[in-house]
Amino acid sequence: MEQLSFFDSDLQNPKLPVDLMDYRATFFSKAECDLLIPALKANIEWNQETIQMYGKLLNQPRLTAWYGDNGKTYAYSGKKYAPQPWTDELLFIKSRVDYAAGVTFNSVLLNLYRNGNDSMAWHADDEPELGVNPIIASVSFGQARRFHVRHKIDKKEKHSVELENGSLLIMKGDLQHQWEHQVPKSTKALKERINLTFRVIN
Ligand SMILES: O=C(O)CCC(=O)C(=O)O
Ligand SMILES: [Fe+2]
Repeated sequence: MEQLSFFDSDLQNPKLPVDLMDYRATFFSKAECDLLIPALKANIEWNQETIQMYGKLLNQPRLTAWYGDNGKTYAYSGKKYAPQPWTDELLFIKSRVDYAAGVTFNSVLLNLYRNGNDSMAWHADDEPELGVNPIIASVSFGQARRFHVRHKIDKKEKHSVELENGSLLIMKGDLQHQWEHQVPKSTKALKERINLTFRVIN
C-alpha cells in the first residue's frame, strides 16, 4: 500500500518506527463514514466489560464488541470471548481493509469511546494467538483521538498520531513486541469514536 506517515516527530527522530506503522487519513470517504457510523452504532452488540483493579471490579472506560469467524476465541484480561458472527457492515469494512493490508483477517475487536473520559490504557497486542509480528489494521470513525506509541524499554521514546474519521492505521513488524500504545483520556468535550482493530487469530 501507499505509505503516508504523518507523525509529527518524523524529522526530529530517526528512530521513529515508520516501518512499523502505515497511516492513511482518508481510507474511507466522508460519505462512507456517514453511512457506516450509524450502522455500527445500531447493529453492533456493544458490551460494558469489567476489569479487576486493586481488588475492585471496575467498568472498562469504553464499550467493546468482538466479531469474527466462528471458533476464533480471544482471551483478554483473563477472560475468553467467543466472537459474534460478521455483520454486513463489518464484512464491507473488512473487504477494504483486507485488500489494503494484504491479509485475510478473521476477527475484529471494536471499541466505542463515548466521550473524552473513555480511553485505552498502555498495552501491546502481543497475545500468543496473534502470532509473532502480527499485522493489525485499525480503522477509526467519528471523533479524532490521539494515539500514543512508546518504546517498552526506553519509555521516553514516544510518538503520537491523531486517528481521524475514516482513517486506517496498520501496525506491523515487531511493534507489538518493542512498543506499547494507548488512547489517553482528554479533558476536552469529545464526541463518540468507534475503533475497529482487525486481527488474525491463529
Ligand atoms: O482505539 C484505538 O485506536 C486503539 C485500540 C487498540 O489499541 C486495541 O483495540 O487494541
Ligand atoms: Fe491495541
